[in-house]
Amino acid sequence: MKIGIIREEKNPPDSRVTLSPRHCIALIEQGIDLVVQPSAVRCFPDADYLQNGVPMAEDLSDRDILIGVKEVPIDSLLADKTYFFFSHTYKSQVYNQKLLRAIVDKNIRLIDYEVLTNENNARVIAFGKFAGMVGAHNALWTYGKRTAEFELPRMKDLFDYQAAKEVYGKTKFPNIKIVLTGTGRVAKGAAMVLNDMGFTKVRPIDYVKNEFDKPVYTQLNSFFYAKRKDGEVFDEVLDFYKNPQDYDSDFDHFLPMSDIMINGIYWTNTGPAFFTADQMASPNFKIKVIADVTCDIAPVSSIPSTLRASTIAEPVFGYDPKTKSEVAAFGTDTIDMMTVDNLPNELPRDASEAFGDMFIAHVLPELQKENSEMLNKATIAQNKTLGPDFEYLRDYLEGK
Ligand SMILES: NC(=O)c1ccc[n+]([C@@H]2O[C@H](COP(=O)([O-])OP(=O)(O)OC[C@H]3O[C@@H](n4cnc5c(N)ncnc54)[C@H](O)[C@@H]3O)[C@@H](O)[C@H]2O)c1
Repeated sequence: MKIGIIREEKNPPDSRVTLSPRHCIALIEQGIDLVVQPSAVRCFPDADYLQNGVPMAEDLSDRDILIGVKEVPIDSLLADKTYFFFSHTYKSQVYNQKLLRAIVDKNIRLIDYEVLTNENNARVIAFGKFAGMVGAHNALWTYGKRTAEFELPRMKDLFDYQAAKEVYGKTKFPNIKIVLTGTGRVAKGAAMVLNDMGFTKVRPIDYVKNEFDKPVYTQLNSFFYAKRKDGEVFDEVLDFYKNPQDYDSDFDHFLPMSDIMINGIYWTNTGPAFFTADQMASPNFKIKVIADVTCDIAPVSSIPSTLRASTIAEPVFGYDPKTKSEVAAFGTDTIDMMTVDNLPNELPRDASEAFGDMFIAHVLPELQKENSEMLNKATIAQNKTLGPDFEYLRDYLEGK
């Protein structure tokens, strides 16, 4: 097995990598044949690999397995190889149809991290925690810039999360109230950052009823933001996940006292939005900053003002609830929207270290097997056709 770590070539550039120098050293010590392609944008400079004896090569044509993070440009795809990356094809994403076509035509085996799951159907490689961490940081960065009550550096400009924690220790956050939605990876990452910032977590009921003389947040699971349309008691979360169309939003309790909302749920297209655009224009709506990590784009979205995804370079846009349209960021009567859709890339060192740990723990042992059920289930393309579990992409592949 000859492994190649490829350079990220997608634009805007992603500085994450699947295996850090630390991981490469460990694998080479185990006798694994591994080569890294040089990169000018990777968060670990080439020198960090070379100084540790990790071989680098521009030409990876002698490798069997090529490992990257984001989509590989079609012209860079090497025929007859096995590739691992986030291809963003399994939901028939229009913008990557040609990429999947090229993968099939070039006889590539494509294994996509997003569909790599264990026997309990849980994903084995995911970046949600880092998206939540950066999402929470950016929410506070936005609030600080808007109010000038405190200042934070951008996460992307800090060396790593440890450096961010040092900044939090020196920052005095005002007595604001934050509502965080979700209980999964994103929400856990966001909660961790809020805790490190010194926010106190309070129960939803206390958050709604009480005033606090310190910064607080509350974290909502679906029971707190949704209710059954038929008026029956909502007591079965799996029913909500399966039949979201039978539920309405129950989020309005949190509108009059929240300064910031951080959205970290997974949202299905038929689920209720938290609030309507009309509600956002009402005097009852006090939220000033929305960090929508979930980031589904309106009108098919859980937040009606997520008009578009923003970028790491320009992370915030303003939303005027009166005109329901985009305006300049950091205004006084408008709402600031932080809708970056590649948040983990602002924390590339930490995200890459975690990525490599997950890859080595869960994927490498599968690669060493003769025939891996996990890898077979995540194979989107192979032998010039679709993988058995991805036949549903046939029309998409054929461009129909
Ligand atoms: N903006 C970014 O850069 C970025 C990066 C990573 C993930 N995301 C997005 O964040 C969202 C959450 O990701 P995650 O990794 O935390 O997911 P997760 O599966 O770990 O957690 C999702 C949570 O959403 C809630 N939920 C509500 N309805 C649900 C349903 N029908 N099915 C499952 N969960 C439901 C639950 O609280 C659950 O714990 C996803 O939409 C993901 O695409 C965004």
